[in-house]
Amino acid sequence: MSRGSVGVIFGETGTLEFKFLVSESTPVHRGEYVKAWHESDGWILAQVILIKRYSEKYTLKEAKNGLRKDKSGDNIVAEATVIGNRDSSGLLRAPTIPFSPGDPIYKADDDLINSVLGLSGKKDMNIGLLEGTDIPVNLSVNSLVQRHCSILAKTGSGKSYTAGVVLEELLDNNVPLLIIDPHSEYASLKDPGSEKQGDLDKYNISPKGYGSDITIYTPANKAINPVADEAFRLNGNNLTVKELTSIFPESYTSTHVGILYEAVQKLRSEMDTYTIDDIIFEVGNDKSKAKWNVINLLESVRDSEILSTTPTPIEDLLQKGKASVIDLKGVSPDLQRMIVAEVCSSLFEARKMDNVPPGMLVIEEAHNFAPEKGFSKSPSSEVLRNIASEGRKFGLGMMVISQRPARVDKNVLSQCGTQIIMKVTNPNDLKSISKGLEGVNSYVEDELIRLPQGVSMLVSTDIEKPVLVDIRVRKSQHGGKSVNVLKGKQKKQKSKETKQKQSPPPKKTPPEPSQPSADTGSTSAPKQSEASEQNSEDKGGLFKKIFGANK
Ligand SMILES: Nc1ncnc2c1ncn2[C@@H]1O[C@H](COP(=O)(O)OP(=O)(O)OP(=O)(O)O)[C@@H](O)[C@H]1O
Repeated sequence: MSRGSVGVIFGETGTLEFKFLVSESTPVHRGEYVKAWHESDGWILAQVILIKRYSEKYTLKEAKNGLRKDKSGDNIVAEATVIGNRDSSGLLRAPTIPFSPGDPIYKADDDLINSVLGLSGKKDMNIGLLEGTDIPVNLSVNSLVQRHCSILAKTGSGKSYTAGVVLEELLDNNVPLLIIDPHSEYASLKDPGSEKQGDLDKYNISPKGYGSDITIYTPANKAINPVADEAFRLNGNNLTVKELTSIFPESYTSTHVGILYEAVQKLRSEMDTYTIDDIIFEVGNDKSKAKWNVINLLESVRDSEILSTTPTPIEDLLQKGKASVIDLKGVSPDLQRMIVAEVCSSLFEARKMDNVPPGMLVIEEAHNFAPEKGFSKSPSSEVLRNIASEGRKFGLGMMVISQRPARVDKNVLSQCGTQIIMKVTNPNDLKSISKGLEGVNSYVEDELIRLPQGVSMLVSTDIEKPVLVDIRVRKSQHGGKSVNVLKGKQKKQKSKETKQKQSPPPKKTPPEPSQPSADTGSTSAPKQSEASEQNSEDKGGLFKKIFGANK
């Protein structure tokens, strides 16, 4: 074998694939990039997609006779898929004449990988390193925002961690962000992260909190969501029947909708501006008994306080260099969908009128807000589909994040020019991902099942082929940490053991009514937040109906 080579091409070759015998002294790995000299096209980049090892001496007959003592002399054969090289005008080309058996194979150098795959260039955001190398993987902000982006993976594989990395890069590039956050995972962008120094050095970054650039809005209140900076309120004036019925869609029968429709029509003909109280009054004039159900539903909405005559201005939600997080913690699923539908419609209209700057809308748990037909319904489906298909023209990008790709509207997913995919094992999700992506073959599907935590597959219009990316660690704090289910138990067990060691066994007497609680050790009156939670509950359970049981 020639000096420095890792193998030699043999057997039948093509223009898009070849096999090579791997040199015993220099192992190559599955997924590794290699190069071959092509007689007419020069250096060509290829990737190892399969490696097999076999012995000519230790056959089935030998195996029947016992274990093998001498393990030398095995053949290691690799299969490589050809990626190509750049021609003089920078276009990617694959050879048109098959590779020559007998030619040597070398490990690919960083410059060749970089230029052929188009990874680093002068792009503005870095999301990590090409897996197994020190080559930075950079993306273009413009292309990511304009052509939308999806982050897909099974639960716990690192979706929100990776989304955080992308959001940090967008904030560093002053891109305005509006984040729909059903699980309170993004408030932590405010605080600097606590990753190990060695990991930070590896990616050449430092901890950073985005503090005052992040505003957390709650549609509930501070008692339910103490991390919130501001209340989020929708415009309560002149609501349509469609908007009203989208909050509890399952609870409205056609009779209810009829009653509501008549009331709203009457108000429209009489008043320029009407509120939910006017609608309740007008429904009250109806003669049928069914009106009481309608009134009950409308009162639930009114008492949730989500509607206001001084709603949150849409202009506040999308501002240069800032991120607004609508933290939906404690909000019932129906109301979440209604809020997302309203906010996204207003945002898209505001963007069309140039009332807000170009920016990015981030939708976590996208399968709930843009569901695929047949799985569920959401009043936000239509507007999200419109943003996916037309947002580019108006400078409104969308990032969709989901653990169930098969359940996300294909019309939305198929518009995403950048897809960051982590480990996926559900066969339906795998199928829907590979169906929707260009350049995805069985190698890619095999990889997706096996991806370790922290490694993503990046498929992007910016990059020639799907690549594996070792996603960089976070600059800011990650908010979606898994809960250690044994932690409390271990702590209690530990303190029990310490107590047992330190003090004599307690006498079995009933506790005094005023004893401090075991958890807080406090005898003081309930805190203000606890008091206001009690107030909320006093609202006859309606509050609970709107904001769910999560409070
Ligand atoms: N690139 C990474 N580097 C280091 N750690 C990571 C990386 N990606 C994920 N992790 C770790 O994996 C854990 C789970 O990640 P994350 O919370 O993002 O999962 P998820 O897919 O969003 O889960 P869920 O669907 O439950 O919200 C994180 O707590 C983090 O510690």
